[in-house]
Order: sequence, then C-alpha cells, then structure tokens
Amino acid sequence: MGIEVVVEGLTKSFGAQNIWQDVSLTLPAGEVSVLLGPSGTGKTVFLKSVIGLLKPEAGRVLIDGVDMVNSSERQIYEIRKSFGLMFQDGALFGSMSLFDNIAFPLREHTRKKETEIRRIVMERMEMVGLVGAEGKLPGEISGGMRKRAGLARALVLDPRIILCDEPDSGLDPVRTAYLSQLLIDLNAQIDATMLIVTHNLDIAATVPDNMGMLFRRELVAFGPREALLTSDEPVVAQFLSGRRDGPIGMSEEKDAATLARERLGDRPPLPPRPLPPQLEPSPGMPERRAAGRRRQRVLALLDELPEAARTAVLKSYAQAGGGTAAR
Ligand SMILES: Nc1ncnc2c1ncn2[C@@H]1O[C@H](COP(=O)(O)OP(=O)(O)OP(=O)(O)O)[C@@H](O)[C@H]1O
Repeated sequence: MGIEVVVEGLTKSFGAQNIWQDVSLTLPAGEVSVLLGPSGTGKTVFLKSVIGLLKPEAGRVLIDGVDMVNSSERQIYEIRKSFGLMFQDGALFGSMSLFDNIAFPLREHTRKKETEIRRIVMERMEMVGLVGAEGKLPGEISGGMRKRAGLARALVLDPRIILCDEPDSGLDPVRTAYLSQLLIDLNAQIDATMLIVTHNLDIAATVPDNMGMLFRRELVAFGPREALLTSDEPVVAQFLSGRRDGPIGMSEEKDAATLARERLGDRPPLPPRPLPPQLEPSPGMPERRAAGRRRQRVLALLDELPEAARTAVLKSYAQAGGGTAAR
C-alpha cells in the first residue's frame, strides 16, 4: 500500500527569490492528488523538495517517519527508493532501447538476475501497453509512447509513492484521455500514493481524489476534488474554468489597476461548474482500495467543507449507490 506524505510549513527560496512559503498538506496513503498552479509557481520545485533533491529552508516532509528535508543523505536515499518518478519528457536515455531504459533502475539499484529483470520489465511494459516496442529507441516512438515508457520505468522498483510532473505535456486530447485512464488503472493495481502536476483541466477534473493549487507563493487550497471543483475562491475558479478575467494574468498575477478595471467591466459571474464524475478503473481491473478509505475520510470531514462541496460529496456518493468509488 502507498505511504502517507505529510508536508508541514515548507518554505523554499532561491537566493532572494521566495518560491512558496508555509506550505502544509497531507497526501493520504494510496490516494491520487493533483497539484495545479500557473506556470512558474514552483510545482516542480515542490516535487523535488518532497523527494529531498532540493532543500527548503524551513518545514518538514515526513514519509514513514523520515523527514526528507532535515535527515541525513543516507536516510533520504533509503526512502527515495520508495518513489517512482515520471518527468515531463520521460527522461529516457536516447541511445538505449526501451527495454534497457525501463530495466535501468533494476540494474542500478538491485542485484536481481537478468531473467528476473526481464520478467519485471515485461510485466510493467504490459501495464502501460508497450509490449512489442522493447527494442525501439526513444527517438523512434511517439511522445505518448515515451511518456508511457517513462511511467513503466517509474514502476519497476514497486514504488509506494509516484510523482508525475506534467505527464500530459505535448499529448493530444485523445492520448491525454488514455493517460488519465492509465493513471487510475495503475492506482487500482498498485495502490501507490500519487501526486500529479498538470495544467490539464480534464485530468484535474476526472483523475484525482484530492487537488491543490499554488499561487502567489502560497498553497491557496488543498482538499477533496469536490471542494476545489465547486470552489468560489477567485484564483481556483478562474484556473479551473480557464478564463482570462480573474486574479491570474499572463505573467502570473495581475496588478491592482487591471483587477479594478475588470471589476468595473460588468462581467457576468462564473456559472456553477458541473462536477464531472471521477474515472473508475477499467473493466477487469481491481477496485481502487484507496476509494474506500477516501470515502470514510471525506465523509468524516464533511462538516468542515463549504456547502457546495458538501452537497457535491454527498451527491457523488449517493450516485455511487453505496459503493466505495466516487462517481
Ligand atoms: N535550481 C534552481 N535555481 C534557481 N531557481 C530555480 C531553480 N529551480 C527552479 N527555479 C525557479 O523557481 C521558479 C519555479 O519553477 P518551477 O519549475 O517549479 O515552476 P512550475 O510551477 O513547475 O512551472 P511550469 O508550470 O511552467 O512547469 C521559477 O522561477 C524557476 O526559475
């Protein structure tokens, strides 16, 4: 099962440039979470801080009792083995076949025999639909296949936490829809805690159990998907509707004068957004174990949610007909 990730009061700067401050959130074990935010708000910096590759100057990231910010390199290295990382471009070695790319972490970090390595690699390639492409070089396949190869490589060490940085970048809408389903199917199969950084509104609306958003050097929201998808917080509502009017501008944030002009401009208020159903695992896949845990967790915090979110949660679970998944 996945591991809970607890982030407490995290603050990161590069020299005089503060990226974000006092970020606190919990990624519940085995659940899928999405991190949103305009370009340059530090989402990648956040992922790198969670795995201990970057050092925030304040705060903690607790995983299995180890603080990824303040522990020794040896302790951090041990915990890092529980992670699967998928970077934007797949980060594959151009001169190696897909098989060798996917086998790389096993050859690097384990003493497994080649027969065992072959079994694991082929199993992961099947999970992401790449069987038959073992001998291809990364330059010979499409961007979508490279992403799936990157995902297969992230899976070979049986990760308990998976971090995906913009897994959809450069994919067309159909490939993005397949990728969304693949992420949910993987979660059902391996029950790992997943954090996905994306700009894609379809992924944000249909994949995660939880969503968070970074803006103006702060985590402006983090919570159950229903809370963000029904939020009337201007930044969240603007981002999720992809509109120009609101606090987010071309260079991240608008100045006060522009905002005042927009307020005078008699724009219609944003209509309530329909809440799309969360994706279910494909037929033949196991149920997502996290769905049952998530249902208990969210129902227990119902009183803390705004009215619209509460109604959306109850509606989702009523439509699910008493099952464990949010529809
Ligand atoms: N190693 C570094 N040294 C100095 N500044 C850095 C470093 N890494 C990132 N930054 C700065 O941190 C800020 C946030 O970058 P980051 O890549 O995390 O943003 P992002 O939200 O992931 O953006 P995008 O959505 O465009 O990918 C940027 O201003 C970037 O220049």
